[in-house]
Amino acid sequence: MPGLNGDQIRDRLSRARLYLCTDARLARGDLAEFARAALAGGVDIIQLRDKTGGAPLEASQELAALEVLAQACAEHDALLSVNDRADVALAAGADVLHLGQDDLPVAVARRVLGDEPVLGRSTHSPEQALAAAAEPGVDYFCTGPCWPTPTKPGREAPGLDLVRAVSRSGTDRPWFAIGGIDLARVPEVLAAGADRAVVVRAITEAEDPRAAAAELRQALTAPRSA
Ligand SMILES: Cc1ncc(COP(=O)(O)OP(=O)(O)O)c(N)n1
Ligand SMILES: Cc1nc(C(=O)O)sc1CCOP(=O)(O)O
Ligand SMILES: [Mg+2]
Repeated sequence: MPGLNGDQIRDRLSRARLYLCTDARLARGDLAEFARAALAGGVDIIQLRDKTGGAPLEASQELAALEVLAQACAEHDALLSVNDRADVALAAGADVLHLGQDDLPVAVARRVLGDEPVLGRSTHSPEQALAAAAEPGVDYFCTGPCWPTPTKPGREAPGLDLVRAVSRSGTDRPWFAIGGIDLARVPEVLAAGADRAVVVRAITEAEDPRAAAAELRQALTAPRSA
């Protein structure tokens, strides 16, 4: 199955609203079913982010999980994202590599991946966000955590002030709010100026992942009152 080219990936990124990070669901053994449900509900980008075992997944497990996600993404015209590892992103033919402040430098990741996959950056302060908005080779960035979250323990939350600051900056680079976001909080996130969000528990812990994704997407794309 031929992959998307860089223009096609960037076009989909520009239209993306809902980004899901999921673990490999090894204990439940339902990754394929879960991913198809979340994507059918309206997730635009799905990232394999498995930090559940206290150690990274074995490479073979990570690639196997990414194959499952790649198939589900292809069926739903969604983007496949890899966390942290440029070599794994290359091996999996991923559309997206996400890098945090302590991960590979963007220029190094670009050397491994070339120009086609998109690169994202995590940011936790206005300074980091503005730097990511201007950094060559970065296609999107995330700002957070909006609220303290058990999914990223120990990460201090800059809160919605950071979202407001990025919104005021008027950057034209796509950016997502992240951290502690659920359906009830989407209106506050939108009011702060974001129109894209990344979630983990709001879908991974939902009884009905398809419904959870559909509600989040609808809330993120609902017309806003002036
Ligand atoms: C889409 C997205 N946004 C933020 C993160 C967090 O990245 P990072 O700060 O490197 O932390 P880890 O996820 O690697 O623990 C992400 N993974 N994806
Ligand atoms: C993986 C991650 N990165 C963050 C950041 O601020 O960069 S917050 C976060 C966890 C988000 O999980 P949940 O939706 O369950 O709160
Ligand atoms: Mg990281």
